[in-house]
Amino acid sequence: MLETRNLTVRFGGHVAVDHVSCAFQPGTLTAIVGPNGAGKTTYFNLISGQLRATEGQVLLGGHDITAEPASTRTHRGLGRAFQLTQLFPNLTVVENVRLVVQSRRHEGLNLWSVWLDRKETLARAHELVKQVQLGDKADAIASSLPHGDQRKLEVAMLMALDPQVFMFDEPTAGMSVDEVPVILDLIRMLKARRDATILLVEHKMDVVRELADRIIVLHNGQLVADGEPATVIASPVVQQAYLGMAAKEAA
Ligand SMILES: Nc1ncnc2c1ncn2[C@@H]1O[C@H](COP(=O)(O)OP(=O)(O)OP(=O)(O)O)[C@@H](O)[C@H]1O
Repeated sequence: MLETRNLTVRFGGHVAVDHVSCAFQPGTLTAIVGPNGAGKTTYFNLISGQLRATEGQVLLGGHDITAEPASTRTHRGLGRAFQLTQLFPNLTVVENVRLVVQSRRHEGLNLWSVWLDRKETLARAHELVKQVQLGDKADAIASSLPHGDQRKLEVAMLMALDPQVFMFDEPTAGMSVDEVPVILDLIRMLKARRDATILLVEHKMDVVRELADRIIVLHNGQLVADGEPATVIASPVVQQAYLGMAAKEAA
């Protein structure tokens, strides 16, 4: 289980995340919503270790990971979708995924096992590339992919990490309407397949409504609502803080 306790970060006098206490259960997809500047990405950064908390704790499986760097957290099973900047732009799609599979397996120094492992990791990488529907682009150079395909590649790399916790920060941002369903299908597949904890920051309320088991709402860095989607969406605090505006946009 992933948990934050009184998690807080201040930038000068500004409290971007303000004493957020929340536990995320395996087998649950939690959507994190809130207006622009509410602190959603900052909360993600504190959980994944890109940012250090001013106060409070992050716990994963009972371990206090607050002081650990992002790489250690990843090793413990906290997987955040890769950002475009983390791709190797000059490598092919399948090579990018293979590198993640390989890093996850901690290759030994025995050359024979390394060779065998290379074959296996390559096969696994191809499997993942097919799952995200990039099979026909496996040998394309990552930087040459259109934006939507790069996002699919990010998801394949996240799946290659095989984490306990999947963190998606606006996975459909910048995607064309016909590309969105592919990413949603992948997230649905992750939900159905195993006991994963999934955290999703998403502005599109139709996506949130469809995928989320639970919604938490951040506003001015504070957790202002938490519960089942229908209840949270209907709550006055949410309507006022955010969703009224989003609903108008969606209409
Ligand atoms: N490194 C930083 N230094 C100073 N202020 C920051 C820093 N990172 C975030 N902030 C501020 O913290 C607040 C929360 O920002 P954050 O990006 O987390 O919001 P968000 O809810 O993800 O917004 P959006 O939906 O627009 O992405 C904002 O006021 C932002 O300007």
